[in-house]
Amino acid sequence: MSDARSPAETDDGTDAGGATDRTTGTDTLLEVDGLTKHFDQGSGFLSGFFDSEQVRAVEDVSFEIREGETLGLVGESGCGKSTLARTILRLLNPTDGDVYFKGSNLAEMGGEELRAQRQDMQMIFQDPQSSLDPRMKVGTIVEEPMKAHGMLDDEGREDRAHELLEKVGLDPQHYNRHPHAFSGGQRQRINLARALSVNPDFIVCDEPVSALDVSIQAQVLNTMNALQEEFGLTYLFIAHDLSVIRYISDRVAVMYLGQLVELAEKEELFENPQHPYTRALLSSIPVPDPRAEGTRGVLEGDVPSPIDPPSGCRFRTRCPELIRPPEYDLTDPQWEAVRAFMRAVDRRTFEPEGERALRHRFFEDVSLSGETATIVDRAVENVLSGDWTEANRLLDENFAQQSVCAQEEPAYDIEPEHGTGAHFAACHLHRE
Ligand SMILES: Nc1ncnc2c1ncn2[C@@H]1O[C@H](COP(=O)(O)OP(=O)(O)OP(=O)(O)O)[C@@H](O)[C@H]1O
Repeated sequence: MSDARSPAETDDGTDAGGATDRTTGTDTLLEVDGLTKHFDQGSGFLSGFFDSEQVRAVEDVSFEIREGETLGLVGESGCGKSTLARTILRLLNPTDGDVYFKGSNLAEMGGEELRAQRQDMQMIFQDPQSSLDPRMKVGTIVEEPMKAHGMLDDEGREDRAHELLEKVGLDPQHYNRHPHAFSGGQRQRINLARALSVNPDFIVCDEPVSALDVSIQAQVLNTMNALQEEFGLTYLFIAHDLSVIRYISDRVAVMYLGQLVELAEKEELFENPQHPYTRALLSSIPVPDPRAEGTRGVLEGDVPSPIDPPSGCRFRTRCPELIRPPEYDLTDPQWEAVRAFMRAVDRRTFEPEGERALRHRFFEDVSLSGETATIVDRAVENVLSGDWTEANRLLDENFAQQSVCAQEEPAYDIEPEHGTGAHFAACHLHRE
């Protein structure tokens, strides 16, 4: 979905009002504190004899969700959004950290207590097809969670299922149909009715509209907004599509390689992004104004492995704004040139066609001296002799590793330009 065709505009005329218009409570419903989830990844038959590798899918994540708000969670595929959501709900056991829901620590709850608490916390998933049992009738699907939590008698559950089908925009007469008779959007509405059946306060929505057509997305999002208002729901809404996030969220959290890199109120995040990763993500939305082109960073390179994430700021290996190491006395243009060379060597994005061409390509406008020149000269020699690995190691060790970005984990509170809410950015550009 492009920004130009936001859900508000593509809807069939029944705009339920964007999240901005909603009055949001200020009480905390959920508090996530230092939440961490690592997965063991066995490496072959010897894994039983050695410590297996750990996939560090979620690392030290902290934030709050207020009653009645929608917190959007965005980030590239594989950055840990689903793992974070499942760990919050204790569908996965956390490796470390706490999750307070209405003041009680879910991370410490066991068996029956957790099961009872789950009634208040529901989840809907991306693929409405696979999350609905094709053999069950819609009515039974909606009634199932009520049954599991011992809510109402048979008649009461049936009445409630009819009522909820209507609330989510389906025909209550469809109570006896099977899921295959419904479209993708309708199936997601069945999921909504099922989640709502146990009267939850909190719903985690994991990419709930990603599999739907744009026009259908808009309608489902509008229904979700209307249901939120009617039932006083709080949403954690996961999506990789920024225009969906922009439409539905009150505040937005941006995740990269298992960590939160930025969190702010929606307008502040979209109008005043302070993390280079957020800026790069935003630049991937088509911009109607061509003058805006080139003013934001472009996302280059692959996401590193969560088995061995970069030290300090995890985004630093792709960051166009890596901070210069203090021990080198470099001007902005000099550091810019060295940084561009480092990134190109790391990604092997050029053909080494001789020293002259290489220097012309990266260092035409700057002359280097002292230790910087010595290191760069050695790296150039290595590239020309085909030893990219050694060139990369030299540059990484002497420049990247010496940057504050590699040495300290960033976490800064910033004065917002829009609104009064807190603005968190995990980027050392904001250090004093
Ligand atoms: N059970 C598991 N065992 C090992 N690694 C896992 C497991 N589940 C997830 N991971 C890894 O954890 C990381 C985070 O995955 P996760 O599915 O949470 O990301 P995501 O942001 O939700 O991605 P997507 O949008 O593609 O669903 C990935 O590297 C993934 O491969």
